[in-house]
Amino acid sequence: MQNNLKITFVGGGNMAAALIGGLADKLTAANNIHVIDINADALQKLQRQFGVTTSEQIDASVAASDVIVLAVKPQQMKAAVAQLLPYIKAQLVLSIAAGIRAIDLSRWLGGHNAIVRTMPNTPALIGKGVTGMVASNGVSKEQHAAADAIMRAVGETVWLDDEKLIDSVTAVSGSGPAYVFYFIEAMQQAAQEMGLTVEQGNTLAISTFVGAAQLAAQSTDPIAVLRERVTSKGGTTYAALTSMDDNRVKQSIITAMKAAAARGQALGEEFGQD
Ligand SMILES: NC(=O)C1=CN([C@@H]2O[C@H](COP(=O)(O)OP(=O)(O)OC[C@H]3O[C@@H](n4cnc5c(N)ncnc54)[C@H](OP(=O)(O)O)[C@@H]3O)[C@@H](O)[C@H]2O)C=CC1
Ligand SMILES: O=C(O)[C@@H]1CCC=N1
Repeated sequence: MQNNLKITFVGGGNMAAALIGGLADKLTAANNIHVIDINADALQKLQRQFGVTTSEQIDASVAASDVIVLAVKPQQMKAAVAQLLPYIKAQLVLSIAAGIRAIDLSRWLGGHNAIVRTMPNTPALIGKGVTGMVASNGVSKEQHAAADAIMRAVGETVWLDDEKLIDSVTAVSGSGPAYVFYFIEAMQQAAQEMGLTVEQGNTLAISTFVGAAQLAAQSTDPIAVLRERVTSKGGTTYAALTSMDDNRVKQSIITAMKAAAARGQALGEEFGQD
């Protein structure tokens, strides 16, 4: 275990659970992690699974934390943060919410500016996450290191200089696992339509993704070269990729990701207002 950081999570849903799984009794003792959530069932599950402490309401325990992780939905953020205000001192506030800007969090927190905005993703559940992060100017060197250690406990980190790029990160890697699952679902369906069993289709589709992703990660060649190596002239892959190009699949993916980034920005505008 690296240190005795005291971390309070506000919101104990899907993403918080993924992060706590990587932190509890690894980066810090499980009983240094406190989770506040309005949902008693969610709290009970986290308590049982990870040994963290919990409460249904924001209370003075927040004041004793080194780090407060904001892990509620963007539309729930303003109300959750308002309750924190009396307990804010010098803690690092680390937000994982899509869209909500540091300037709005700071305003709701009475001008507090030790804020790190992050965008993790659900492979954090198995320690394979990747998180884009950006620090506001009140974050100390120690807090910067603590934020990095927290997110590294569940995968890789990528630091940004410009907060605006967090919406791009959201579109690439935050939402990204859903695109991959969508593609796998399409491959599974096609496998069945072409006569394979559900089990055969699942194994073939998922193993292809895992293998291709690992090959891409380990290769020094550009991804386009890896693709070309699969694509024999006049062969089957060429037929598939030509069909994809004819149907503008690549352009559709790019358009979809730009829609995700635009939604991130819109969430900030919609739920960041006073
Ligand atoms: N899911 C993902 O893949 C990713 C999500 N994120 C971000 O993470 C954040 C959380 O997402 P996710 O975990 O999926 O959402 P969840 O809905 O699973 O978790 C949020 C939890 O917070 C609870 N809650 C609501 N209001 C309060 C409050 N005032 N005080 C304490 N708890 C409260 C909710 O209760 P109730 O359900 O009763 O409302 C819920 O249990 C979002 O801002 C999202 O943008 C970032 C990256 C990836
Ligand atoms: O869909 C969402 O809004 C959140 C943010 C990134 C992934 N899930």
